[in-house]
Amino acid sequence: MGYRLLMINMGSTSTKLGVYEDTNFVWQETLSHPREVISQYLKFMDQYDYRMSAILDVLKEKGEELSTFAAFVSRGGTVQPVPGGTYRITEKMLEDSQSGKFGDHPCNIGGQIAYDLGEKYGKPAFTVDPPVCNEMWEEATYSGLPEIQRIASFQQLNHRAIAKKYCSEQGVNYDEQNLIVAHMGGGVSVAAHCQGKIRDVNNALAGDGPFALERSGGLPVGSLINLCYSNQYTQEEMLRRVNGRGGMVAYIGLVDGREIGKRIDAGDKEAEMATRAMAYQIAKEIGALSAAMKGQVDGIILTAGLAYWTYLVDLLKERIGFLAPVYVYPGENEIESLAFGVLRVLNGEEQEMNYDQEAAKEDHLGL
Ligand SMILES: Nc1ncnc2c1ncn2[C@@H]1O[C@H](COP(=O)(O)OP(=O)(O)O)[C@@H](O)[C@H]1O
Ligand SMILES: CCCC(=O)OP(=O)(O)O
Repeated sequence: MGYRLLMINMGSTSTKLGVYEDTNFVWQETLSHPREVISQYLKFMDQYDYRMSAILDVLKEKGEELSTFAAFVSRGGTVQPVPGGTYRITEKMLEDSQSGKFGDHPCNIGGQIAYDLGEKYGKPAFTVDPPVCNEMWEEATYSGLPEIQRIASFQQLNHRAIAKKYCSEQGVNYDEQNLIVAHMGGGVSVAAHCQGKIRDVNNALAGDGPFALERSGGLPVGSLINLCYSNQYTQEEMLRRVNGRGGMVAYIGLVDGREIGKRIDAGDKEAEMATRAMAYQIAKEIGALSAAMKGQVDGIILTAGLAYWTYLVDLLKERIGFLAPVYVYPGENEIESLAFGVLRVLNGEEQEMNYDQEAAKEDHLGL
């Protein structure tokens, strides 16, 4: 028997689970978490017990015996900027991901769960292409204040997987292409992939870039500072407001693209205007990156859950179609990318990355 792997992919609105045996897909399941449940928790890590028991219930239903897994694999977490690759989850990695310095996201719960299951069953826990990468152009790391550095904290795993899938389908080499990839899920990130490196991207977790289903994106700074000091919100509540309770949900109380689409079809003008505004901001971000790339854009790729939504995709195409050909890759390839990344290491085809060493080289802890 080959390597049986359990993959855990925690998104802001869902937990996706998958099992592979070697490169063979066994099953995948998506648990959509009701907004009423998720919004009870102020801190993401407070969802640990809720998400763990949801995972254990599914595994029980599927008749999975946890001791049969060769490794537990999770997307995430929000660690120090390090090169891409397959990393063993270490205590240092968990500590950094839960420090909040590099972004806060439910995938940090996934890393902790994978690690805890690994400890319990005596198996390693891994992650692949963590969300924080260190390939930004130097100019792109400037924020405008020396004490604030821009970092790339985003859906790196799916960005790379979809960009490489596109390249393989087009018969071109990822390392020779200049692409703009817009990942549009619970959060939105728009990145410049230039010859195999991600050179600029909005921080999808920290009030940067376009607004998304449940994130505020970039805000007018003066007004934001005033709101922070208005005594309306605690620091924790403000952080959750920009990442978790901002964007579409703050405007119209909805985070499900399908539901928003139905409201628009039923004539809801507020839902329509908020969607048009989100599309406007995503298009503007794509335009900004095309200037950063000096107009040398081979293709624009729209991906993740919202790329299924033709209404949104059409709004985007109307504004960005003149820049470069637009390709739509709905959904994401994260479970498979996690499995294949770990298999390359277990089969000895690729060297396992050492997070503690890479993080020490980068040393972004002073951020
Ligand atoms: N056919 C569709 N039309 C509109 N929105 C969709 C469709 N399919 C999925 N979505 C939306 O995509 C979002 C989830 O995207 P996903 O990439 O899975 O995000 P996350 O990993 O952050 O949960 C949800 O809001 C969901 O409603
Ligand atoms: C840490 C991953 C970045 C992210 O925002 O992912 P989701 O959009 O899946 O929530």
